[in-house]
Amino acid sequence: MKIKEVMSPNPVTLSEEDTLQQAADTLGKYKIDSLPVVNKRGKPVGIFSKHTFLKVIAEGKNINTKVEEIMEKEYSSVNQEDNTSIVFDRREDKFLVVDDENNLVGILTKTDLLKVYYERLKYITTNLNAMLESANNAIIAIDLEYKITYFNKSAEKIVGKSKGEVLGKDIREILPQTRLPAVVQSGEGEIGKTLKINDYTVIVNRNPIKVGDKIIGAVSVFQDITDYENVIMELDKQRNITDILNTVMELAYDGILVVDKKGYITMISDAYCKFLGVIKDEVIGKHVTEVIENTRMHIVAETGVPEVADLQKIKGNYMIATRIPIIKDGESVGAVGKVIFRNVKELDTLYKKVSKMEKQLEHYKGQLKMLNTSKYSFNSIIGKSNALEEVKMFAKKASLTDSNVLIIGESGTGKELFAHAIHNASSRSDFPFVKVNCAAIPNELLESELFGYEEGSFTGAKKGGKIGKFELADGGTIFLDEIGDMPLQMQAKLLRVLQEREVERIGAIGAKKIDTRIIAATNQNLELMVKEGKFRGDLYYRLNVLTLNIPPLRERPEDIEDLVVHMMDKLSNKLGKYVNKISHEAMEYLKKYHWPGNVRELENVLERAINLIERDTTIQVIHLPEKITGQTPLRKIKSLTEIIEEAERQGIIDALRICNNNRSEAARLLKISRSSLYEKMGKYNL
Ligand SMILES: Nc1ncnc2c1ncn2[C@@H]1O[C@H](COP(=O)(O)OP(=O)(O)OP(=O)(O)O)[C@@H](O)[C@H]1O
Repeated sequence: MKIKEVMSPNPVTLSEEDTLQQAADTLGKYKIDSLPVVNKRGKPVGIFSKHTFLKVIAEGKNINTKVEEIMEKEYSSVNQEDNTSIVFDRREDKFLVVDDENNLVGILTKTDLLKVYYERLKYITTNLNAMLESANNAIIAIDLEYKITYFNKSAEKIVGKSKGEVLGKDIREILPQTRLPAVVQSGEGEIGKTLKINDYTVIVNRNPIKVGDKIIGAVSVFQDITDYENVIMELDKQRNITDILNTVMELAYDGILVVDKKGYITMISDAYCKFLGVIKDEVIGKHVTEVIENTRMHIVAETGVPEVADLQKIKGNYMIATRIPIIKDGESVGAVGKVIFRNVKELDTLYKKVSKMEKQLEHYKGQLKMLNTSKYSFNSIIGKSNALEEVKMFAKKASLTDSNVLIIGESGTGKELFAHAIHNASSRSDFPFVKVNCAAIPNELLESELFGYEEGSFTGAKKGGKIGKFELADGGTIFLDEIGDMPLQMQAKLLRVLQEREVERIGAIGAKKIDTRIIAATNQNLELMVKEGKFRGDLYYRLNVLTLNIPPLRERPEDIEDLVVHMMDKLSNKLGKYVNKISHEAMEYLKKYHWPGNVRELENVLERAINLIERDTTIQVIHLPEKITGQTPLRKIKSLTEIIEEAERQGIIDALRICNNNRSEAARLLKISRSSLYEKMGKYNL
């Protein structure tokens, strides 16, 4: 600080020409003890004090005496440009301040100076305090007795105690782990130690507080690095993830590539580099189009639209490339690409396998559909007899309703044919037609066949359970053939389905609504069965809403001719043999026969006849069975080997039958060894 900054400028002065009277007046006026005396040029020449005045007056000096005669000529002066510190090295209290030309410019007293210093100190202390208080770092100071003398706001936060609680207390009580007392003792600072205080991690710097060489205490400054530590941990985690990602990239069997939004390569797997024949460090940062031919990675990164399993030609080979955009906050920020460039052959084999399986699946789906669709329409029902026409008419009407239908007729009359035709003409024709032969399914399996079961509902139940025929026919028609053979217990369950219109799989928790039309058929007299208690009356009445009685063939011989023509055509196709005529005589025999097996029997007779015909295209009487003509029929000529084998087969069957399937016994009867019997049984599928 310069003297001119703290001096009192423009001081009141006395001139050396002034009288004692004038000097006394000035001293009195300004109530000042002493005044500087200047010459005519304004340069200081001495000091005139009240004390000197009183002394000379007491000695009897004239009041008009000039000041210059009695002033003190010795005075202290300082230059206004000097530093104030020079004043403290001098004994005097008051100084005349001069400029470089020795003109008097001010007065400086030590009291003035102290006042200024005090003010300055106050200002600095206040500022310092404010600074220390607002510092992010915690600051704690102690004195020689380890008592806390300073404790700022951040210290309050980290230590968890208020200033009021800790000031004046021994620091060891507040922070037992502190090393500040050791610093006071040794006078040596400790820098950069990490400490855990409460939930904070801090770096501590400890320093002794010295005045000159004397230690008067110690201060420690804690820098809170909890956030940094968390950030570092986070960074560590990120680094770990990056390391893992890099390792995965290196291990990846296929080519993996990452580009930024503009299509510049940011990552690439070693395997891909090797395949492309490039060096990783050289391609990272390059635009993908410069490194990989036919690439679309930059487009995917730009548009954000993924491309899966695209074919890409690289180095003359087709690769399978998948490109996925990296989306962040809803925007594409780059793309990851994967190229399968090895084992494309393997993939090809796999592809062929899958497509073969797909074809098979399609085939079986078709088969399943065919199995569950109706094959015949009313046009397939041949015959113009009144009896048949009447039933057909009734059946057509029935097809327009959703009511249950019961078809009654002898075996082979065409009951199933009618069921198909009704379904086909109904509004359900686009849905399945499912046939269940109640006589052909063992009783214990019938329930699961009709209603299905849930997985695990019984030992041996298939994984995933099984759908029942009713569910399979949902929307369509279920044809319950041979309904008369349904066990009573099942009849009760069927009745419930008819009433509730819902089915419950075995082992299921709830029932499922179904919309299935029921057509049942039988060649038995259900009415009689009801009377005998073999068929439930309530079920019979439910099924018997619409009844179709198919007349036996013997009651409509006029249909035989049409049926024969139709069947010759059908069978010729089936057997691959062209037979399109029948002799008049043969036809007459057919018309006269009583056909206990109905149309099915007629079909069988014709099939047998066509099989017997060698060269001709006409069925003759000799081609018909004895039961129809009463004549010994023609037998098909077979090779001798065939005849011997047939005889051998029949012989084995007879022997096994006689011996109740006891193989050793049968072998003995046949006079062959047991092993030879087994061999022949294998040969003839016995
Ligand atoms: N009117 C007909 N026109 C053409 N083919 C017929 C006719 N009636 C029956 N058939 C044929 O006769 C055979 C037996 O018919 P279907 O199976 O429908 O008889 P069914 O009464 O259901 O016999 P079952 O009672 O033994 O089950 C089938 O091949 C069928 O195509």
